[in-house]
Amino acid sequence: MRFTEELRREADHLFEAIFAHPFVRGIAEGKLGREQLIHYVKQDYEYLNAYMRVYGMAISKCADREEIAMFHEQISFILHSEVHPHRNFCAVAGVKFEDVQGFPLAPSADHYVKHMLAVAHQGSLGEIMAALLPCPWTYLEIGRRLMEEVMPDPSHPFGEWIRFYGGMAGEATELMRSRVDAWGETSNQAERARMKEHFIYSCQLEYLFWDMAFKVEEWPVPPKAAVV
Ligand SMILES: Cc1ncc(C[n+]2csc(CCO)c2C)c(N)n1
Repeated sequence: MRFTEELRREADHLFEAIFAHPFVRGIAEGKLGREQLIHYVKQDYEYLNAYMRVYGMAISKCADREEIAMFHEQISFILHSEVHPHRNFCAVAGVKFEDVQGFPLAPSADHYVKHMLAVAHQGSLGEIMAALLPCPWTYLEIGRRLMEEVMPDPSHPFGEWIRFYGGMAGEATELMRSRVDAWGETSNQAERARMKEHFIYSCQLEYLFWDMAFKVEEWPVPPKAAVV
């Protein structure tokens, strides 16, 4: 069995919980509140900035140009393509994409970002890729499921979001999967155990990210006292 197949099986309950999450169901049913959509984009914009930084840290650990090229292409994908699903949410919410950028991270989004940065700082290239993999993989499976469930209704408000992740994220997932498989094959048991731990933790944080957006989660006490 492929190492990533083993990871996917171990995380199956987390994938299922994500598919059933009310925010994901809200995308399927075309029913999400304006505040929820705006909060998601605000948080995801900053999350993707951190994700690209982690790719940069991964590049510093690459052994050859082929590996560097993979991360370079992924950074380019985030910069130039992953703006489309964000623009879809903004259009439905009636806000400009430019107006939802530069906001501070909510607790759960910050937790996810700090997890990726900690693994990037301390871990091997294989550990970093294992921590990053749930991100394209969960979105790909969400997209594929929603393509089957609600497409091809051309009037669906989140059609662009669904088509984007149901199709485009496939390549990124397979590329990263094959790298994680190869790394797992040449690693010892302790390294594979660390990779599994990071993968599962990122799956838990993917769930938490949806939950943060659905609940419009904020810090219970803001960093600065309100001026009266
Ligand atoms: C919280 C969160 N998780 C996953 C994605 C999806 N995603 C992020 S980067 C990328 C491409 C990987 O190189 C994909 C598919 C997201 N937008 N936000």
